[in-house]
Amino acid sequence: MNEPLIAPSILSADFARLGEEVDNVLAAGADMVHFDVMDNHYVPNLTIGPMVCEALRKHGVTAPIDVHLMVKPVDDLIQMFIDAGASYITFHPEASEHIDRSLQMVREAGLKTGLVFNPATPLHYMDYVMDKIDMILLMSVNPGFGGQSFIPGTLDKLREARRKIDASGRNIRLEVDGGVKEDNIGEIAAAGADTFVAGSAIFKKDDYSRIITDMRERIAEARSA
Ligand SMILES: O=C(CO)[C@@H](O)[C@H](O)COP(=O)(O)O
Ligand SMILES: [Fe+2]
Repeated sequence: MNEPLIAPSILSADFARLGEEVDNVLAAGADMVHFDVMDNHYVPNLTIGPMVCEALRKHGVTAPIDVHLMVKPVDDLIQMFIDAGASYITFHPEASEHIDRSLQMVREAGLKTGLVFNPATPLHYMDYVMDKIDMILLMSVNPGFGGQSFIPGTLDKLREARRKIDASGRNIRLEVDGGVKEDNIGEIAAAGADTFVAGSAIFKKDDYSRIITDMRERIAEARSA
């Protein structure tokens, strides 16, 4: 099993102080920055684009930036985020006309790839591209907004995705995104996730270090049970 990674979603950060917020959450022990890109077309919300990613790099952020594209189509923005300093680029397979080509664009630029599955999107989209995927991201809410409740059926889907990854024999991360809190992160880890996105659960707290440490302890307890 891969070491667990905690990826705070900056969607819930204070955008007026974004650089400082990212510095603080990384100093508090976060492993990478989850960067939600919404286009008001694929999802009913509008957020941030490649200029903000580039600005974070210029600000001095060296941690991995995990760009979650909730946009359609995807290829133009993939290229822009490659140029802007992203580390991971994940996209929703139904938003790409040519999934294999979109994955190759990311890989050929030396970045890590990922496919994102909405709660009702079947996992078979991954079947013929396992060799081109570094991460599978399961949405545990419908995409578009932070602060929603975790959809419990995601736990079974995580177990199914974990079986597929293990059966492939490849080192593919399994990330979960939406409604991840300190009181459910243990069962999410037990279901097979190794990469945990949390937005409101971290940024709505005053003490980022305490919540991240608490999450890590609960993941460790679930893994040793
Ligand atoms: O991609 C998304 C929402 O579409 C997420 O990354 C959210 O930003 C997670 O926020 P919380 O549910 O943890 O508050
Ligand atoms: Fe996200």
